[in-house]
Parts: sequence; structure tokens; C-alpha cells
Amino acid sequence: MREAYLTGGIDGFDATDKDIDKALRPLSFDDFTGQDKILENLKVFVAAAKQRGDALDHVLLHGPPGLGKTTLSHIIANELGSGIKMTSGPVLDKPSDLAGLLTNLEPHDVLFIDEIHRLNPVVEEYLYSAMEDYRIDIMLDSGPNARSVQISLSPFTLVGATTRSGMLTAPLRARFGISARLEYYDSKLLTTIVQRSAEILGTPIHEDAAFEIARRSRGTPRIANNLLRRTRDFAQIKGNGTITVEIAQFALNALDVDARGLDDMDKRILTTIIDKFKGGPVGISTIATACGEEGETIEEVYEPFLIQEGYIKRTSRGREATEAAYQHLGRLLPNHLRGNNGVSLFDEITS
Ligand SMILES: Nc1ncnc2c1ncn2[C@@H]1O[C@H](COP(=O)(O)OP(=O)(O)OP(=O)(O)O)[C@@H](O)[C@H]1O
Ligand SMILES: [Mg+2]
Repeated sequence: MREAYLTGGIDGFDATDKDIDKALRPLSFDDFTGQDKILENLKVFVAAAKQRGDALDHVLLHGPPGLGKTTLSHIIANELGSGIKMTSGPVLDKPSDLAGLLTNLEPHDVLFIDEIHRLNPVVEEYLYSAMEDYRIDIMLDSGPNARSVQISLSPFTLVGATTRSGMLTAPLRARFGISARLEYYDSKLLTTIVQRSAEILGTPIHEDAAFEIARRSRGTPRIANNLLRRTRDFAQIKGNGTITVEIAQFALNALDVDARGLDDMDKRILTTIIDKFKGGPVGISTIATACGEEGETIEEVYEPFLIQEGYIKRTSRGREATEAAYQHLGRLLPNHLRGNNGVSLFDEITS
């Protein structure tokens, strides 16, 4: 099962959590922390489009969940002074659904399509001419009466978001003039985000406590915000309302988030590779079955972080656990990972 605080899915969130989520969302470029290079570029493109009186070129935002794709799409619309209509790939299952949305856009509006890699191929075809020439050809009737009518659209900006840019078709990808890959945030940036969120929530937090939450948040603002909310609960019930580093550590341990930010599923993936498959290489679907999780979720949500932190290596034959993974879990290093002069855990124990 997906952890609610990882995916931010509706499941596991009550109404107040969703309200809080909204309150914590940055609304302007200046409010948004991190992803500096992307922000700098977007600011220029937005200003230039506004100056020319054009719609902003289409934008593709990709990267792991919870890094700010949806947030940025709202910010782009706000900064353009435009409206935004939101939908997602799997929801648009007929061309008429898309036509309905497109014909309702005001000039320079943003159409946000989440999970754009999951568009129905037929709908995707229609999107091509809409993106390129701001028009769509709709077929009316079928059989001998079939005829196509051309509908002109207001100039608009499509903002597409995806966690799996590799699954986008080449023609669709080519139609985005702007493409940005969001990266994991470092602990310093996340500390700033945690402090900002705590301030909005009216919760006093010590700087070392904000850092403790930040460095255990898998480089992800959504997780940082969720851990902050849960830590706030502990501070309220077990302390005096202020989040101190002791409260933060207590809460994070209670939530099974370890010192490096790995959660239960991360650890399950690593122990599976190490204990059941001798450190790999092992295929993702085999790992998924052994962990009781969907392969797609492992690939989208868990693996990118484990790779970025150097716990897993992707090879042509599958996934392999690295030395860092063995060390983090306190396992003996296998022979192939023991350097000639490096001291391994095994040496330490036997010498
Ligand atoms: N740079 C940031 N500064 C402050 N808060 C942020 C930032 N990026 C994201 N957040 C917070 O993290 C939460 C998750 O962000 P968002 O929903 O935009 O992620 P996403 O990339 O769209 O994720 P998904 O792929 O799951 O749809 C938001 O509620 C927002 O408050
Ligand atoms: Mg999103």
C-alpha cells in the first residue's frame, strides 16, 4: 500500500489535512523555495510572453512525486494572471472530453494535465493540433454522414506533469517548448520550507528541529510538510506545543522514519534485494512481488530516491544493492563489494 504521507493521495488524508495542504502551497514565484534554475527560466519566459501579449509556450514538468509540479503549474497561471483548468490523463478518455475543456478556455489560460503519460492515444492525437495551431478537428457522425469540423481555440498554455517522462511519446514531448525536471531538495532548502510551513500553521519550531525533519524527508517538500504536521501533533500532546529537536526525533522514530529518511517500504526494498536475492541484480517486478507493492509505485516513488542516495544501482540485469545499503542496514558486505584494501564490516568482526 502507498504510504499516505509519501504520495499525498486522498486516501489517509482527512478534510483538515487537505485544507492545511492548500494553505501551505506557495502561490507565487517568490514564495517557492528551491529549483532555482527552473524558476529563473520560468520567470523570463512568463515575463516575455506577457510583454508580447502571447500565450506562454507549453510547459512539461517532470520528476518524482511531491516536489512541486502541481504547485508550480498554479504559480505559472497566477504569474500570468490567467485562469487554470485542471484535469489528468486517465480522466480524459474521449476526444470530446478534451474538446469540451479546450473550447472553454479563455485566451492565455493554463490547461493543466496531470499524469500526462497516461493519456489515451486517441485523445493525445487531438492534443497535437490543439497545441500546435490552437485548433481541433472534430468528427461529427459516423459512416456515410461522417464529416469533420474545425474548431478554433483561444491561444492557451498546456502544462503537463508527469512522474514518468520516459513514458511520454516522442511527438507529444516534442510539442512542449519548455521542459523542466524537478530535483530532490537538499536539507537546507527543506529546512526553510519546514520553517515557512510551521509559521503558517502557527507552530513554534526550533531551527535544529526543523533541520531534523528536513533531513529525514527524502528530499521531498510534501513529506516534509506531512512529517511537520504529525510532529506538531506530538508536540501538542507530549510537549508544550513547541517543536523541539527531542520532540521531532521522538515523533519521527514513532513514524518509523529512520535517521537517513528511509521509511518502512524503502527498508523493505533494500532488505529484499540483500537478504532474498544476495544483493541482486534482481528485476523490479520480482522485488515488487516480494515486497507486496506495485512495480510502478516502486519505480516512481521509492527507487528514484534510493538511487539518488546511492543505496541502489540500476544495471542492465536489474537492481543491485550498494555498499551503502549494506552498511545502512548493518549487513555484512559480500565479497564482490569488499575492496582490496578497504576495511569491511566482516574484517572488523573477525580481526
Ligand atoms: N518549493 C516548494 N516550497 C514550498 N512548498 C512546496 C514546494 N514544493 C512543493 N511544496 C509543497 O509540497 C506539496 C506537494 O507539492 P505538489 O503537489 O506540487 O507536488 P507534485 O510534484 O505535483 O506531486 P505529484 O507528482 O504527487 O502530483 C504541496 O502541498 C506544497 O505545499
Ligand atoms: Mg501533482
